[in-house]
Amino acid sequence: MQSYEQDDDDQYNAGYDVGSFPKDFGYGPFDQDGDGLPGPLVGEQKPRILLMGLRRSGKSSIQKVVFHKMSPNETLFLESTNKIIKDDISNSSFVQFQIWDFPGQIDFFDPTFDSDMIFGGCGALVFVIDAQVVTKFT
Ligand SMILES: Nc1nc2c(ncn2[C@@H]2O[C@H](COP(=O)(O)OP(=O)(O)OP(=O)(O)O)[C@@H](O)[C@H]2O)c(=O)[nH]1
Repeated sequence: MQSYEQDDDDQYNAGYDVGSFPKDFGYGPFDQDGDGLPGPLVGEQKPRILLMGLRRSGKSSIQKVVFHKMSPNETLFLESTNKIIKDDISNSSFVQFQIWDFPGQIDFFDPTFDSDMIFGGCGALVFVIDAQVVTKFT
């Protein structure tokens, strides 16, 4: 069985600035990339749930398993998120919201971090912690 404790730093793209928050992380206005599906809430802001946490803490895994029926074993092969992934959940006309899956290495104190944009329309924030990696929080 593959170990979850390996150092994943080498999986990031060369030239990637850890701690920076460039605009191409993708935190522009709603549905700027047309990822929203047509529905009753078109033209309105859908409730937004933010998935945040340290690198490799399991944010994308949670999203894939809970909302896309991915097998937990398959999450072993998920690559690190390097920009905000916006996912429209439209299970019915009544259950519609967006999940924003953040890269784990965001520097919230970076001057380019647009907190108004990120948190302004936030309905809930889920901060994911890998309970097996306690040393990162000490
Ligand atoms: N031990 C353990 N490993 C998990 C769990 N959930 C996910 N993983 C593994 O942890 C690794 C990282 O998972 P991701 O979901 O990509 O983590 P992430 O927080 O989205 O990572 P970044 O995109 O780098 O911020 C994957 O290999 C997963 O298989 C869990 O509950 N326990």
